[in-house]
Amino acid sequence: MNQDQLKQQVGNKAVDLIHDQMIVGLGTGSTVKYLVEALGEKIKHENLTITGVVTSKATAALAQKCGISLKTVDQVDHIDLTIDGADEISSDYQGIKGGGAALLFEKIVATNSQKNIWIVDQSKLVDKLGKFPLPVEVIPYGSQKIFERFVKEDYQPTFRLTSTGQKKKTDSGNYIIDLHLQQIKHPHQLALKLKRQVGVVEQGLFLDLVNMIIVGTVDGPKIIQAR
Ligand SMILES: O=C(CO)[C@H](O)[C@H](O)COP(=O)(O)O
Repeated sequence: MNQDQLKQQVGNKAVDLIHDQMIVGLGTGSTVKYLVEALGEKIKHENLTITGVVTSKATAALAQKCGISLKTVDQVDHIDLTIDGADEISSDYQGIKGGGAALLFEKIVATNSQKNIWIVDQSKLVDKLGKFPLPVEVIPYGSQKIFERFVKEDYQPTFRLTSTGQKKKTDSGNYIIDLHLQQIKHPHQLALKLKRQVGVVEQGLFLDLVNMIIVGTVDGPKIIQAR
């Protein structure tokens, strides 16, 4: 099975957790794409009433195409569960997200959810976080100053670029600085330190958040109860 098939496997599996009348947070990325497509089919075949709360313009466009009704996080009084992908998950179930530049809305939706489920192929499971570059979303004004501070801290920063070499803009019009840290020894301390910088909007450490992880493996989906 290739990586894409494993992503499809967990996307299809996660749909079983969604029932009639639920309000569901929908993450962003190539794994969530399979979930959204499968959810659209389920809604049609079972005639369900489901409300989606999306985390990016890309997921909004796909969900609408699949016939899923959408509301914003501010238009709902609760979110039953949010299903999202992840870039790295450590052995103590902390995560890095934001590879798709949607970390800000993903974190807003996740922290307003009663339950959080991550769907990943097995390549995302690691011992310690940090091989995957840690995304930090910053407002454009003063971003070069933040970048220079990150250089001094030896965080090995790079601005995320588009295919045409421009600084990538998030859905909120911000930039992403990726930190090439290799290993994050104290994620909670780092998260606080990054968040304290003026101009940093959000950072990609998703700590103490996930309740269940569905991992795609050659033997079928494996469920991990994280907390
Ligand atoms: O955090 C994310 C987007 O900001 C994604 O969930 C993460 O990058 C995983 O994506 P994929 O399912 O494509 O591997």
